[in-house]
This record gives sequence, C-alpha cells and structure tokens, in this order.
Amino acid sequence: MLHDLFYKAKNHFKTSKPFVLYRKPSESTVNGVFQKDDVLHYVEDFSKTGFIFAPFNTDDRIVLLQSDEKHEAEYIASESIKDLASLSVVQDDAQKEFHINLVHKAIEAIENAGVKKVVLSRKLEVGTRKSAFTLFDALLASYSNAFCYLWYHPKVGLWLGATPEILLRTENKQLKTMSLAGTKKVEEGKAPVWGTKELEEQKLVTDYIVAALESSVDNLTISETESVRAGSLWHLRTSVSGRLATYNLKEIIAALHPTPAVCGLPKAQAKAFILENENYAREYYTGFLGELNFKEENFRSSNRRNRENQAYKTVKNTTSLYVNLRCMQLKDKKALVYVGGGITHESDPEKEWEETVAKSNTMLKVVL
Ligand SMILES: C=C(O[C@@H]1C=C(C(=O)O)C=C[C@H]1O)C(=O)O
Repeated sequence: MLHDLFYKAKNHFKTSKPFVLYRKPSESTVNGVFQKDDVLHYVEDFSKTGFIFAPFNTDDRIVLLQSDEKHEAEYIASESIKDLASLSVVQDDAQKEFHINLVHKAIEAIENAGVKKVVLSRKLEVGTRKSAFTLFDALLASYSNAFCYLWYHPKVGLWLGATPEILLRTENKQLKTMSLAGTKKVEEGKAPVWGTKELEEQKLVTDYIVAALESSVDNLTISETESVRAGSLWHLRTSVSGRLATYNLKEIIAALHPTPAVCGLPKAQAKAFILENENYAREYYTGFLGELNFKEENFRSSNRRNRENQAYKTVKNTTSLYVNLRCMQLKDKKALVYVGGGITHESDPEKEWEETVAKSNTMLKVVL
C-alpha cells in the first residue's frame, strides 16, 4: 500500500538514510528505492545498478543511491487533493531585472560570438510549511504524465520534481530519447500555434541529438514533431530511437548530456556562458536522474500442442533517465524552485522572463 511505502520512506528520512520515491510518466506504480546506510556513493562507469542523481555540470560527480531495498505501491488519487488553484505570486523585481539583463547579454553573445542558443535559468525561494511527503503526494495527484519524484540523501539534500523530459531509456541495446523544447502557455480548448522561434529552437535540439547518436546507434528513427502538454504548458517534442551498436552508457550519456534543451549550442560555449553569467549554482537542476541498469524479468511460456508447458525467463537490462526540470530543493523550510528557458536570436527578454514565471507555477502550485 502507498501508505506503507510512505511510512517506510518517512522512517528513512527521520533516521537520515537515503531513499527515492518516484512514479514514471502515465504509470500508476510508485516505486521506492532505499539505501541501508548514509554512505555517499558515486557513479564511476555506469556499470552498477541503482538510482542515479546527476548534476548539470559534468565536472561534478553523479550520486548513486544503492538499491538495498526496493518496494512499490499502486497510486490511488487521494480525495483530499483538490484541483490546484491558479496562482498569483508576488513578483520579484530585482530577479526580473537581473534575468532580463542576462537575456540581453545572451542575445549579444548570439549576435557577436557565434553562440546559437543558450538556456538561461534562475532560482526562486518561497517559504513552505508543507512536508516533502505532502508535496510529493500533490505532485503525484497533479502531474500524471510527468516523472514525479522525491529524492533524499542526508549528505546532498532533498529534491522533488515533476519533469516532462526523458534523457534516455534503454532496454538492452534498444534506445529511446527525445528532443523537448519550445514553450507556450495552455489556453484551454485551443491548440497551440507555434512561432518560428520555438520551432527553430526545438529543431536545434533534435539535430544535435541525431548528430550525437548517429555514429553509435543503428536504425535511427526520428518521429514527427508533436505538441505535448506538461501541466499548464505546451512543449514541442520529437522522439528519437534506435539500437546501440555497443552497449556503452557512459559514452551515450556523455554525448547527450547536457543537450541544447537545457544548455545550448555550441555546447562548451553555452555551458561556459551559463557558469559565468547565471548568478547561482544549478546543482542538480537540468541534471538527470533515474534507474540505472535495473533488471527486469520476463516470463514467457510456450505451450505447443500438448507438450509440457515450458516457462522460461529472460532478463532485460533497463535504464530510464529523466532530465531534472520543474523541480525544487527543500531546505530550511524553504522551497528553492528552479526554472529556465532557451534563448535564441529571436528571443524577447520580457517574454523569456514570463516563460520562467509560467514554468515556476508547476512547483509553486503545490507549494503555496
Ligand atoms: C529549462 C527548462 O525547460 C526546458 C526548456 C524549454 C524551452 O526553452 O522552451 C522547454 C522544455 C525544456 O527542455 C525548465 O523547465 O526549467
């Protein structure tokens, strides 16, 4: 039962032991991975099994939560959670001015320094008395097609999120990823109409992913681009899939992360711009998280005529990683909410600010 899973996680939290609770997009199972001690393990070569939590900056190390115990429970919507109200958050004028100046600076770098796209972000803080578990429950209730999680390590912190973006999924050598970018607010009853700015910035991401995978993935298939809804926002999404020539996760992740959906193009220049000009550390925001090398058992039976019923087992190696977006960190009774957006030569600074405000509502709706 979900109650028992939460109870177990709460005990882990009280005794300062690492755990993660998560539900994959459009699934009803809530999974729990529990580590028995508070050792901080790191990913070395992506060969181990566990739940990983990676920062934006690839110079920093990736945390591996060891899967000493795993439990799961079915999510049943709780009656107590009402539809989320629309929000009015007091605007932070200083942050707005800083962000708009930052966007201007990026547009200058795009016009003069050969940068094509850079994703700029900020962190906002709001007080909250709600517990991490209440917030996670609200995420589960509100965002059924997102990857919802609550992650804790006493030596790292407490993070929650509801992300719409897959970094990659592998099932043995079969690989799936996506290019997700471009943002529009949902107007109920209306289909989104995309402008060239969004179409171009999303295509940059698709082209980058295809180029990054081309040499190591066979039968690369690229879907049509479609509009997908994430809470009260629309995004553009193209799915990319294929078969890995050799199973080398380290190489594939290094080729993909950080994609221009969260960093920019060219990658090194955009990353340098971000690290130099955003006035805070992203930490795990725009990093990635999820299951690494989980074993999935499949039972198949072949009942040919009246022969003996042979059941046999195949074991699949699966990895499911998500980009850490629409997320927050809980610290000292405060929610630190992280939001950003892609800047191109067509960006309007005021609109870019508004886009970050709209994205912040995904978390603020459950916090406030
Ligand atoms: C950077 C964020 O989102 C990313 C940027 C988007 C954009 O620029 O339109 C859209 C989806 C994500 O790829 C965020 O949510 O903070």
